[in-house]
Amino acid sequence: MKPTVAPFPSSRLRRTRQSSAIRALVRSNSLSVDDLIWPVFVRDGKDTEEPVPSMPGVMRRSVDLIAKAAREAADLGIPAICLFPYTDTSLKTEDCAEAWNPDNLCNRAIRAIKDAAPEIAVMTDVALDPYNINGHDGYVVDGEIVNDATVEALVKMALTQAESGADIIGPSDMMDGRIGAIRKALEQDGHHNVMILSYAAKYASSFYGPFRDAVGASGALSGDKNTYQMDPGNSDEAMRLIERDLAEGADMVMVKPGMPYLDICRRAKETFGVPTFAYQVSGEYAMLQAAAQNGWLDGEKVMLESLLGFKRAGCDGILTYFAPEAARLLAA
Ligand SMILES: NCC(=O)CCC(=O)O
Repeated sequence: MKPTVAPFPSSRLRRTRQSSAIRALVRSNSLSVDDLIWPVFVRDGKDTEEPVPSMPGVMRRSVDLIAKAAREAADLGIPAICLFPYTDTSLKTEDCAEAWNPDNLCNRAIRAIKDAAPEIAVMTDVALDPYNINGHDGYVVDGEIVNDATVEALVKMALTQAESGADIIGPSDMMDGRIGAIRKALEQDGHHNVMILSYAAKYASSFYGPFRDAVGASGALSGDKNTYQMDPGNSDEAMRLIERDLAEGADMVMVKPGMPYLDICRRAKETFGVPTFAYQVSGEYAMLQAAAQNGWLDGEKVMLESLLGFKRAGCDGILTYFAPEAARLLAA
């Protein structure tokens, strides 16, 4: 619909910008705590937390402290928390068996959160990289990331997460056919209500660097992820991937990274009209924090403005390391 604009001075578009009250009244998009998913890093030990140097303000926490953090997040009204394990190098193998160990860090954290904060939704990550000696999201055979054998491993991983109590499974691996395989296995095992939030349009991005430090995958990774993650130049391909994942049984879809890919968020929402999320990834977080720490940007203001941008682009929610800080500011 094309808005009608009367000729000046009948029309003065500044009229609706004249006061805070009127601006609030006519604002089309807003950010609320309901829009936030908080990604957190889990490590071993007890009552232990350590900062991630390239992500100021972000911690790796032991399972007991993750449960405490989840309780605090729930009290702030944050609807979901997403777990990423920092796996000890001694547990990384070529067969990635730790990924489906019912007692691995992630599965223990799910159970601890469910005890401490049953009302918060727990989302998990499905990809082999935290457990893979090669640092890749899939099995590496003769230098190639093999698809179908990886999907079988991902299914085992997703099932142990669902059995541990995960509400939302987040396959981030970008293998072909994994959504259908995971959905079928979840149905067969009676996990009818477990949701899949597919990382459908995940780009091979250089904005993931600090995350790889946070989960201890930077040193392990040999080569790059360009044969499975998307080429940053592509947009139509993102629509094909989203359509394919929805057809295979995804309940919600994600675009990742966020800020450099807002065009994809908008296209995804307009094309499919399904719950659409963006991941404001570690590099986006790090650059805003670095500029704020240098006094070059107002940290709180750019954080809220960047998150509102996702809403304007059509997203229903955002995975962001800023979640608790944003929730506190929104409540103030
Ligand atoms: N599968 C999860 C990620 O790759 C996160 C990336 C980031 O925050 O940089």
